[in-house]
Amino acid sequence: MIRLAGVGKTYEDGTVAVHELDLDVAAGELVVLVGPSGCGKSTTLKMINRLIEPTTGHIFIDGSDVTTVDPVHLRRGIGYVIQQIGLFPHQKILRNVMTVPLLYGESTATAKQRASELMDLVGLDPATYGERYPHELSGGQQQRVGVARALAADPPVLLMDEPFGAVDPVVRIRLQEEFLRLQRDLGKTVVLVTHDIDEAVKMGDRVAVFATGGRLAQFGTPAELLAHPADEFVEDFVGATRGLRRLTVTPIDRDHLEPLEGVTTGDLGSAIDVDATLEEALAAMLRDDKPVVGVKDGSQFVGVLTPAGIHRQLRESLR
Ligand SMILES: Nc1ncnc2c1ncn2[C@@H]1O[C@H](COP(=O)(O)OP(=O)(O)OP(=O)(O)O)[C@@H](O)[C@H]1O
Repeated sequence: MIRLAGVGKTYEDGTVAVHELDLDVAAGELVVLVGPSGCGKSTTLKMINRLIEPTTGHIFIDGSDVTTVDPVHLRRGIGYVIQQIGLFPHQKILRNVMTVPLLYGESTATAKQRASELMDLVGLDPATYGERYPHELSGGQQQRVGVARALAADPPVLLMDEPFGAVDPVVRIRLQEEFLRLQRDLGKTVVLVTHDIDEAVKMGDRVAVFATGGRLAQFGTPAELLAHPADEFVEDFVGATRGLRRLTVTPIDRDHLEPLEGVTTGDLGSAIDVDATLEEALAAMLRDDKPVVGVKDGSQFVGVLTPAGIHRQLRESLR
């Protein structure tokens, strides 16, 4: 869907922001670009919609080289969400979201209808919030409006630059979850920039870790990254707590569960689904204060997990 081939950007003052980058993003995939400040993430994102022109290489969307496409036409197929949202302060919220459909020549009635649907989609009741001005909304609500507006033209591609950066950690987690739910239905091809490795691991189907100087240090699934960091830089960046983070991305292995026989009812807490992660298994044990958690496939018990079993499965996932 999106392919970067040998893409580089050297600014006029000689700063190498991005160094010969090869990256591919499949249709419907959410790829996260993560790395320390100044490593070229935003530059990479802006090269995809040609807000910045690369100095080397080529970028293809659906097989066509973006440099051969009229930039205005190109950006119509690409939603863009930024941290500073960029809502028009003197326009009411509904009107802000209507801007895009109106721009594409929709009638006022159709644009209004579409904007209301989009507000509903991102969890804002248009009757309540549509007639407010941006400053009358919380940061998290404004960010949702930003997402609604980016989706207004129904673009197949969505670029998101620190989309949840400006809100407090609790709202941030809620927005991340809401967006993942939305993405499950919409299946957009998304490239998301963050400097937060937890956000990357949580959101990304695959994660590209950038190092200073615009070098791609590793590109893989969150589980691959956490289990097998490509080098010391990635290892440091994913951090000392990567064992804990791995719990969140490692699914239960049903072939390595322990049998239910011999477990006393008093030891057994609530059961979790076999599709859950090891983190959810551990969380259930802590919540119920029980040494064993039952694992179910539908209504059928398929085995149990103990802390030792979780440890074993985590080690197994490293192979
Ligand atoms: N217009 C410019 N002229 C010269 N250098 C620039 C320009 N824009 C960005 N840079 C430099 O290019 C490098 C990459 O910047 P970029 O904004 O892509 O990084 P980033 O990874 O998105 O950083 P952050 O997480 O801090 O936003 C930085 O060293 C930055 O100072």
